[in-house]
Amino acid sequence: MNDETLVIAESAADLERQATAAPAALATLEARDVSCWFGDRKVLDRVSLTMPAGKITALIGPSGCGKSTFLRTLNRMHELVPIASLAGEVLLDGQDIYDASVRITQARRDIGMVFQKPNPFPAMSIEDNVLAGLKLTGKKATKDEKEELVEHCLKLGGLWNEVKDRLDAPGGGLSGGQQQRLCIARSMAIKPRVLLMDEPCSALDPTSTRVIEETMKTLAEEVTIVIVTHNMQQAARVSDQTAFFLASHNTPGVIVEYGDTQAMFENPQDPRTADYVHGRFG
Ligand SMILES: Nc1ncnc2c1ncn2[C@@H]1O[C@H](COP(=O)(O)OP(=O)(O)OP(=O)(O)O)[C@@H](O)[C@H]1O
Repeated sequence: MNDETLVIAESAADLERQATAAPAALATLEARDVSCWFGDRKVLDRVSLTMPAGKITALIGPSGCGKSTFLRTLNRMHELVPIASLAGEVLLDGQDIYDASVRITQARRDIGMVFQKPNPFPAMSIEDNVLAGLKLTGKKATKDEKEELVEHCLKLGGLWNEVKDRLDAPGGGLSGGQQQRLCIARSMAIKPRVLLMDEPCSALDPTSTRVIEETMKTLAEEVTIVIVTHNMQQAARVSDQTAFFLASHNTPGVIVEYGDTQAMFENPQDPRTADYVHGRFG
C-alpha cells in the first residue's frame, strides 16, 4: 500500500466513534509562513494562506511553482519524501498539526487527500472500497452502521445512484470518473475535516469533470476543500477563493495574490495574475 492510499486511523475505538458520529464540525486551515525544501533547494518561501471552513480554496499557478508541495504540507505528506524539509505552521482550527503533541496519523485523518489519478482498490468491491479505511484498522461497526455510512459517502461522492444496485462489484470495473468519485467517497468515510484535492479531474473527460465539480459543492457542506487545478475555468466554477502561486527564474514559489475567486478573475490586482488567468503564460 503506498502513501497515496489512505489515511489510517489509530485505534478501533477511534473508528467506532468516527463511523457513528455526526460529521465533524467544519474547520479552518491556516498556513503560516510555510517554507519548503527538497535537499538544499528551497521551493516555497514563507507562504501564508487561510482556507476558511466550509469553503473551496483553489490553488493555481504555472507548473513547478510549488502548488502540490504546498498541498502536501497541509496534511504532513511532504515529510514522506526523505530529502524534504519544512518551516512554518499549519493550523487546523488553531492547532498546529506539526506540534509534537499531534500524532501524524491524526493529522492525516483530519485532513484527507484525493489524488490526480484515481486509486481505488481494483479487486475490492465498491462497498468495501468505501469501508477500507475502517477495515484496515479492524474496526467493528454493525451491518446497519456500515450500510448507512456507505450510502451516505457514495451520495456525497455523487456515485450512489449509479452503483446502488451493484455495491459488491469490483471498484476497478468502474469508469475513471466513477473511480475518482469512489475515492472521494472513501476519503469521506473517515470523516475528515479538510479534503485536499490534487488535480482530481486532470485524468478525466469533461463530463466526468463536471460531475466531480457538482460533487464538490455538496461536499463543501461537510468538509473544507482545497483544490490544486490547472484549469482556470474549473477554479472559477468551483472555488470561493483562489491563491495564485508563482516561482519566477528559479526562485522559490510564493503566493502573488489571493482572495475572492470572482474578484480575482475579473479584476486581478497584480499584472502577473492578470496575465496568468487570461492565459498569457503558464
Ligand atoms: N520529490 C521531489 N524531489 C525533489 N524536488 C521536487 C520533488 N517534488 C517536487 N519537487 C520540485 O519542487 C518544485 C515544486 O514542485 P510541485 O510539484 O510542488 O509544483 P506544482 O506547482 O505542483 O507543479 P505541477 O503543476 O507541474 O504539478 C519543482 O521545482 C519540483 O521539481
